[in-house]
Amino acid sequence: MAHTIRWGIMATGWIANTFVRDLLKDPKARDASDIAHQIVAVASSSSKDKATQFITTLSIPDPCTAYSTYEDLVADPTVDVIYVATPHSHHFQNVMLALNAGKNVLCEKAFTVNAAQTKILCETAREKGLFLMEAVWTRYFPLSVQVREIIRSGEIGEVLRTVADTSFGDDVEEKWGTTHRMVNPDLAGGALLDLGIYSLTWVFQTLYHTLPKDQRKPPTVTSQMTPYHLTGADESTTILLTFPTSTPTNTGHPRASHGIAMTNIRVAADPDEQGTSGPNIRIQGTKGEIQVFGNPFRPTRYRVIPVKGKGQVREVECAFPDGGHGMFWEADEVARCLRDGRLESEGMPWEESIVIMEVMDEVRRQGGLVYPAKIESTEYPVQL
Ligand SMILES: NC(=O)C1=CN([C@@H]2O[C@H](COP(=O)(O)OP(=O)(O)OC[C@H]3O[C@@H](n4cnc5c(N)ncnc54)[C@H](OP(=O)(O)O)[C@@H]3O)[C@@H](O)[C@H]2O)C=CC1
Ligand SMILES: O=C1OC[C@@H](O)[C@H](O)[C@H]1O
Repeated sequence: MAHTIRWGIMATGWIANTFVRDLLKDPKARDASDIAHQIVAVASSSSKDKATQFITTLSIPDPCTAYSTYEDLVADPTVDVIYVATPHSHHFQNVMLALNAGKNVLCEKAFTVNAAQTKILCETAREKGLFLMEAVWTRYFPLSVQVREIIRSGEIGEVLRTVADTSFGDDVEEKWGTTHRMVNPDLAGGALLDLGIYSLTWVFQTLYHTLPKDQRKPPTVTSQMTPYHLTGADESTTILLTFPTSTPTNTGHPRASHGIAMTNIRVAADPDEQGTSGPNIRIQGTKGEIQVFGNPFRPTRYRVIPVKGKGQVREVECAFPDGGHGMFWEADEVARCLRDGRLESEGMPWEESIVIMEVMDEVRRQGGLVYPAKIESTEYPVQL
């Protein structure tokens, strides 16, 4: 018997639309017959009409209630879990609203504007016994799970370097202007929080998450940021992360692994989107390398290359069942966590979300990117 969870959708923008399309796909198409999803409520802070329109356009089955406020949504007793799909600037306030109403939460990336806010959210969820997860969907792709398994199996040896690039070659002025959330500091915009987080996801998945818990140590960080001349949010950020490893060396110096996380919205990592320029992610170990192709947030295939003479190169494609975008895998994880009474997901633990937010805080400090005090605030409630 499938365990069904009932979703409430907070906001009706681009990603809410994509997420709901995936929720509506039949889980059996992806061999998930143990869980099921129902969308029972949608709220738009713009108007009830916008929420109704969203329900109609996406053909969400009855019963599904449209609300004109997020407060009404979180008060709905039929909702098990809220999906927060607002801009980064609003996540802290929106998640606090939901947790205080006793709701479980899946919140879009970047989790919050800063690490202090993330810590408060995790502490609040723990105190209230509620489930909370940062929606880093890529971690739940079968491709990501397989790559982590390959690393843990030792097939590519000790992983000492990961290079990841999440970069779009946009005409920034033309495409994003000054007010879009991508570049607007009032909405915690900029390449780092929006896209750089995926490069960091690959660095952390491969150099941190794959280690036993007691060996996971936060990295030191050196970075450079280029501000977008029209708003001051970053259009380009490059980060060098140095993770201590437990491997002894004969020089007496501790060996370190390095992550290089890049993001840029003016030059593209993969200009023709065919992988002609090579993989966007390279995971380099002492016995071989894994190369990952496609956007780092939605990878499409990987290649394992053993060191010379030590085996065959193999290539694996990632299928997207039922024409889905790939967000259903993280939704399935939420359903299983709720079914099993877990407050956090093993794939994206609170502790790791906090460490990644701390890295982004440090990168912003080094780059001089300061957001308005109102959205950096750890006070709740604050009217944004
Ligand atoms: N996982 C992924 O692949 C992706 C994740 N994202 C993440 O999802 C979140 C939302 O992004 P996206 O959907 O692209 O953004 P959109 O601008 O398309 O939608 C955001 C929605 O948030 C609501 N909202 C509430 N307050 C504000 C405000 N002050 N300004 C603007 N919108 C507001 C609005 O919905 P309403 O009027 O209905 O209340 C709006 O439609 C971000 O955290 C982003 O990083 C985005 C794209 C892809
Ligand atoms: O999370 C994301 O992934 C896809 C991108 O297009 C989008 O800007 C970003 O928010």
